[in-house]
Amino acid sequence: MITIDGAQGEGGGQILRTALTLSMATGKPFQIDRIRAGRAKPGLMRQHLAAVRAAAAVCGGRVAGDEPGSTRLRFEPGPVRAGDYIFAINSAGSTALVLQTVLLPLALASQPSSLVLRGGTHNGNAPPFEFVDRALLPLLRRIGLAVTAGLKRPGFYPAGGGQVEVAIAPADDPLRPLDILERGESRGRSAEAILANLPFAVAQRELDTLRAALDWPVGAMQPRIETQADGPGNVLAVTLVFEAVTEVVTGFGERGLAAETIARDVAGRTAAYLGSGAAVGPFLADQLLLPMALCRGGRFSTVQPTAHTTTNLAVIGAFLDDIRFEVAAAEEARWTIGVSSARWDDAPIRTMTAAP
Ligand SMILES: Nc1ncnc2c1ncn2[C@@H]1O[C@H](COP(=O)(O)OP(=O)(O)OP(=O)(O)O)[C@@H](O)[C@H]1O
Repeated sequence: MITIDGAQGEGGGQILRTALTLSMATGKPFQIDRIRAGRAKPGLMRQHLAAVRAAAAVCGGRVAGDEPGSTRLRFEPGPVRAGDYIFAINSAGSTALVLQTVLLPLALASQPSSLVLRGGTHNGNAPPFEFVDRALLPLLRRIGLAVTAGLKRPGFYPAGGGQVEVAIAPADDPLRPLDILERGESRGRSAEAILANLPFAVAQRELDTLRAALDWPVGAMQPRIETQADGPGNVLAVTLVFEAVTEVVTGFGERGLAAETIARDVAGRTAAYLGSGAAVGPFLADQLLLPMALCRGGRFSTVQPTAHTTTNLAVIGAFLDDIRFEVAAAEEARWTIGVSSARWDDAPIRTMTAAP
């Protein structure tokens, strides 16, 4: 039984989700203690329980300790079952974080799957839909994982009510390593102020501040009004398209936070990414490690690794002892991370698939 310390490194929900994914993909059971010890309110919140339940549903797993507030959980996976799943993640829980948990085992299965995810599609501290769709999934497809996603309805915190639909086909065989040391040439840049049930002036102020800070042309900045959302919501999203990678930098509106403050923060993080010369930004870096470790590895350049990234490396190492990570500082703001394994001389991991 693998034992994971939920207090290590970042000490948040990512440790649990990474362990669930690896457990499903490898068939190895695990126990996690001190869940989310690094957070003000430790233990399982509804968001994390939703990920546990989705994982258990996908592999017929046996779970102990899956109660709200629990700080210890045991998970015994069964064989991954491709199929059609609907996951309703309480009101505004992040659909992207549940997707993150179950995506790889299903994408490595030998039968197709479809997912309907209901909840939040644009949550703070989680990947917003545009990031998943434009930044993450194209790189997974480059590895050979056949995954596409569509936003049917946006869901913002706290009203939620959004819907994302995901189609998963069997992966390419063989899978391919990911190699993105360089971004390549710029192919486009744009900014959207996404707005639901809020005054139009919010979008205008965000785009005006962003334009001034980044010195971009007016045509690259657009408001996007969402009329279908249940409640108010605002996200400022910058999309940077390069030959080898697309990055999406986002800021989330919240009550009491000025539109100008959000825009200055997004402009600052956009400039930091552009100035680093790295191909992969801080969030994409932590999210690429699992697919690379479970598929065919590779390497990428990135900004200084975050606690999420270093913690993910440690949790992956606990399940896959053949994986080698090489983390090196190439320049002050530009690092490289390499993922390799002698196992790939034989065959990549394929999850076992029973009938749906
Ligand atoms: N703006 C963003 N764009 C893309 N990805 C993001 C963004 N913000 C956060 N993420 C991703 O969301 C995940 C958040 O993990 P984290 O452990 O902080 O979340 P959590 O489950 O909500 O847990 P906790 O409540 O314990 O913090 C990470 O994979 C991170 O890369």
